[in-house]
Amino acid sequence: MNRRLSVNNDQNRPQGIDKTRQAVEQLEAEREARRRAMQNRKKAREVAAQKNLEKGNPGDVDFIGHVESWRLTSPSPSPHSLSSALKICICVRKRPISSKEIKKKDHDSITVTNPLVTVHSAKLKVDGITKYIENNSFKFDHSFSEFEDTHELYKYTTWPLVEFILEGKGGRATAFAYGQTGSGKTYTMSGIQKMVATDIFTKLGEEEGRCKGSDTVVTVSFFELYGGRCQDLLNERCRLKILEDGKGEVVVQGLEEYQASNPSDFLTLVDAGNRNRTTHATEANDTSSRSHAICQILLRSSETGRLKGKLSLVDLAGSERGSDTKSHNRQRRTESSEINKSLLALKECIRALDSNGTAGKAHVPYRASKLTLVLKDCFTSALAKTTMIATVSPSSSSCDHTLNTLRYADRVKEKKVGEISSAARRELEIEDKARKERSRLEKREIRQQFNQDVEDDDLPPPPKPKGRKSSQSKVPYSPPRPQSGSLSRASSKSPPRKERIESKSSAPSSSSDVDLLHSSLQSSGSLALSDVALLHKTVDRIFEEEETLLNLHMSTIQESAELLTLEGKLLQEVQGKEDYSIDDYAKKLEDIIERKLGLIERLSERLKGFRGMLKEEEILSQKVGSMPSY
Ligand SMILES: Nc1ncnc2c1ncn2[C@@H]1O[C@H](COP(=O)(O)OP(=O)(O)OP(=O)(O)O)[C@@H](O)[C@H]1O
Repeated sequence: MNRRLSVNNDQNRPQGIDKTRQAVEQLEAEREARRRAMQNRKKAREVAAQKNLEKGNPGDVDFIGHVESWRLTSPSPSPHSLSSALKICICVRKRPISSKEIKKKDHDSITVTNPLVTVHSAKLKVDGITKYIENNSFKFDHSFSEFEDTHELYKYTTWPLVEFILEGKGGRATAFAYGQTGSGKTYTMSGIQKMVATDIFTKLGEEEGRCKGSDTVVTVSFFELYGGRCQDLLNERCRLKILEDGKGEVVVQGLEEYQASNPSDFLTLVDAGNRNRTTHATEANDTSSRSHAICQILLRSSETGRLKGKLSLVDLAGSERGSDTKSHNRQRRTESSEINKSLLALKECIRALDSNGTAGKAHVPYRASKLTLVLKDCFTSALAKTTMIATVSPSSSSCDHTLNTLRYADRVKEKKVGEISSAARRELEIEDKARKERSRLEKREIRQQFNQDVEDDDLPPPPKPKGRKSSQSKVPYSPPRPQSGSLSRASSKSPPRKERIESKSSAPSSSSDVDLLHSSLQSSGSLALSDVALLHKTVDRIFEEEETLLNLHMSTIQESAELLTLEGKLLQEVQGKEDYSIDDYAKKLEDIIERKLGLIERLSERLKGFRGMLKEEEILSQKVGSMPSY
């Protein structure tokens, strides 16, 4: 039996060896093929990287490859068409990639195929090695690529607004530039300002030719909202007050209007205003604008001063996410909080404007921020048109910001043309649900904000209308008073250089309030949107209180100086006389010391309260920090 078995084994062995050898050879061949394929891929990557480098694009070759393959199958852009009938026009502009971004090996991750904009976010699979891109597409009224110049953008987005105000029916037109810091808002707005200058005067010139003299006067005002302050950019950054008159008209008290008789006058004014803006260097931009700049072009009847049309060009402050502000100092944080609050309010006001006329009159929460308050007539006028230009950076490292910008712009319009996710429909549904929830929470926050603003509004009771009051719209136009050159002021009313602002806010919170707040935040543990509203409110109070504290400090110094003089005189009197009343001297000195102590006490109380508010802001911003605020 054993023998037979061994004979059988002997017969089988050569066959088994062959099979194994064949299998080994097969494996080796496959491995070799894989090795060759890998080498080919490596070579191809090197060639692609070299080509990218020659094109000035040193970014990640795999991601760039994915984006390029996606672009091969993307639809071609549709030609732009003039849409003068649009009440609200939302568009996106992509700027070219900058040399700074190229140096950082960023790659272009945005594709614009009008009217679509697609963001290609670079991702890694769970294995941590395999690279892929996630594509999110959005549709707008227009989208402009890096190859389209400002003229092209102007023609389809702002020219309809210029035409609208030139009709002379009192139309209010507004163009906003919105976007992440460094994405091209100021670049776009300054280009638009130049084109507006030329077109308005050309059109008025034509009218003049036709009608033998145009009765329209062009005036310009330019102001900024920075933090809680409103400042005239054409009048030495003079502080301005925003007031609401008896008729519910919002007036920027003290704002100067200057007449421009030709494009050159106009641009001189606008350039001066742009130079006076508040800027700071940020990661993304060496001269980041931290204020909302509002350049208003008013067409008035030269005879009656009636407002025939108003165009507001608004260069919004750079938007940043809450998380970016974490590492910032308090000033940057409070700036960002104010910016977020106003952008949130702006979105709601434009949405309300959009829904007016379609679903009845919607409530316009224009009092939720100073930005929306000063632009009230743009949201509430029956004759209003708005354009929003969302600017985006193409760099891959800005993808999250870009998505935020596009989502904001998408939500601004009530009847969205919409975001079309290329991912599964399920994702779309989830996104839609989240959007509705966000919108619900935002509306709630706006309501809360609005209610609080109404409760402790700092506006004085509406004044009784009596004759001329301010340089804004209801003022009859007064003939221009010649100034230097051909520019002249349209308003002769000069605001006081330094206005003492009386804060009507509640007394500054004590440190026990802060401790209470601290413990309640700690105990609640959860992040509520009301924290965001509370933070915004605290920041508002800080702005107001800062002003009051500075004024108080100033008056304390003045009063102390007066007391010092009084003290000196008292000493002189005493030293100069041989026969003096020591009782009288002691009484007078006591009186001086008491007044000094009173001054110090008053200042130190105010300071204590102010520091309490700062602490409050710090606690709240830590709590809110990681949450996107709008
Ligand atoms: N379409 C464009 N074409 C060429 N360069 C552009 C374009 N848009 C922006 N830039 C350049 O990008 C840089 C940043 O632009 P800009 O200052 O306009 O950004 P911003 O959005 O206004 O930033 P911030 O909010 O910080 O003020 C500038 O150097 C500008 O010249």
